[in-house]
Amino acid sequence: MSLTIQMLGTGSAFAKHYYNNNALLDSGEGKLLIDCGTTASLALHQMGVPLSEIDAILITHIHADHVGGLEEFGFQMNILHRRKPVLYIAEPLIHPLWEHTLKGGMSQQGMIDRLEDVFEVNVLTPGKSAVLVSGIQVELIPTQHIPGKNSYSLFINDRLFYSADMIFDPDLLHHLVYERGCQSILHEVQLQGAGEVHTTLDELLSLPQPLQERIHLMHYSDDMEQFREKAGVMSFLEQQRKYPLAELERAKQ
Ligand SMILES: Nc1ccn([C@@H]2O[C@@H]3COP(=O)(O)O[C@H]3[C@H]2O)c(=O)n1
Ligand SMILES: [Zn+2]
Ligand SMILES: [Zn+2]
Repeated sequence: MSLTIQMLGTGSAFAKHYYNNNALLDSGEGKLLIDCGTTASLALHQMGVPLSEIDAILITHIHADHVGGLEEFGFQMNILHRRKPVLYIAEPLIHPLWEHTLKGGMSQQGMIDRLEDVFEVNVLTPGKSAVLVSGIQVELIPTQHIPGKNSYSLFINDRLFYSADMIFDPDLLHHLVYERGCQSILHEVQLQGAGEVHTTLDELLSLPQPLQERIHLMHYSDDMEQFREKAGVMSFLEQQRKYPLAELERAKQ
């Protein structure tokens, strides 16, 4: 079975109409959750996917719309299912995730003192591809988001680029498509204003047409419908719709 991608949500951090921009990848042999924001468990519930069916979680960076649901996920799995969820994470994110995000809610004297006490932590090395669940191979690519904050975009199965929150990086997109065989790009977008920590629609519209044809937009604000025409050949991903990878790749033809 081929890979499918289903966004739990496609919203920006402040969106109310759309859930947090998190994704469920399903190879048919295993399920990988990309980011676990504040709205993740509600979205999964609506999608009919029990937390216990998820084989592993991968975190791109530390913002609530990407990690705010980890406390509930961790507690539910440890308390209700008696096992630690598998967590893939770049080493520089471990300390801030525990010390600055999860420790306040999850620590328990003598029982839970570290991230490893509630999650099965697997460290990923940027630039090195690894099979995270059967049929899903991921390479972390460091990309710029907030000064001083590590953030990692993803190159999946050597053909799909999944942007973390990131500022515009046209050279990376060009490199992935023309030198690494990238077929489709799921890219975050900021529809209005200056892209100080995100990539704007105007910036993506400055890319050559063959690159734009590969792009599917996500992480957008509630006024997305007003921008369909402006986005041209770039399409907006729909939250909770299941996309076979082949369908995302067909869009460019
Ligand atoms: N320097 C910053 C920091 C944060 N933000 C907003 O806060 C959100 C945090 O989650 P996000 O999805 O990265 O989007 C960020 C910006 O909307 C921002 O606009 N500028
Ligand atoms: Zn975000
Ligand atoms: Zn962010």
